[in-house]
Amino acid sequence: MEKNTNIYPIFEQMLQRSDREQLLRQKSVMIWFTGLSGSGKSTLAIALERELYKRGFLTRILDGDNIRSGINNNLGFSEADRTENIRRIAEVSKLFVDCGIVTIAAFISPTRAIRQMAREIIGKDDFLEVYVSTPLEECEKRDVKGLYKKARKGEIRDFTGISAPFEAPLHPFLEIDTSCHSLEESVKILLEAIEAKIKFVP
Ligand SMILES: Nc1ncnc2c1ncn2[C@@H]1O[C@H](COP(=O)(O)OS(=O)(=O)O)[C@@H](OP(=O)(O)O)[C@H]1O
Ligand SMILES: Nc1ncnc2c1ncn2[C@@H]1O[C@H](COP(=O)(O)OP(=O)(O)O)[C@@H](O)[C@H]1O
Repeated sequence: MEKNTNIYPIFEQMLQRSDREQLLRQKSVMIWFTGLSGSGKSTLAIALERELYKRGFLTRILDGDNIRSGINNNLGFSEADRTENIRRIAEVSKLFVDCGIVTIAAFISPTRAIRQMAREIIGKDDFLEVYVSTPLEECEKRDVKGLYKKARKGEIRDFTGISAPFEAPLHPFLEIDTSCHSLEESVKILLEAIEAKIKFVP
């Protein structure tokens, strides 16, 4: 697609992220879960959001259900489509972070290049990569949606971990293996790790 060069954003008079953070009395950040299907990304995101809500934080989760059925409903699972999926998600997330909202994304985001793109769009200081490192064997045993079974039978192409790659992050902000930690433990680890990042300092 050709780039439109006749666009002149007006930023000077607009309220800043810091104004909105002050209003909300919180600091915004991007918590980016990555991991295999069934590793526990959505479960962790939901539990973390509930705990943050209890503590008075404004949050927003972006995950497959609200993105792949809406803004990205024209995308599949080829490498190019996954890249476009994550690019749009990162752009949308950036808007949420700029609103002062603690933003939580739960996507496989399978390659280092894809996550690097997201990091660059969102900004490296705001991007907290959480690797949900639950082993493939455990994810496959859980097979929450029956997709691994189908992928093994060859009924789903390009399935992450089976017939498409997953590259583990080299230096994640945090790594959680949900086959070793209960949900409660995992949320506690997450809360402790992000506490200082989201605390408003007047
Ligand atoms: N081929 C293939 N590979 C992987 N996953 C597949 C595939 N086809 C459908 N699904 C379902 O789509 C969910 C992953 O979507 P994502 O947007 O997170 O994927 S990606 O980041 O673009 O790689 C994933 O959901 P989660 O289980 O929540 O991860 C699957 O349920
Ligand atoms: N400690 C744990 N943390 C998170 N999920 C767990 C844990 N133990 C078991 N599970 C189960 O694993 C499954 C993870 O599924 P889901 O959160 O949808 O993963 P993903 O979003 O990565 O595909 C859920 O059925 C959840 O109940």
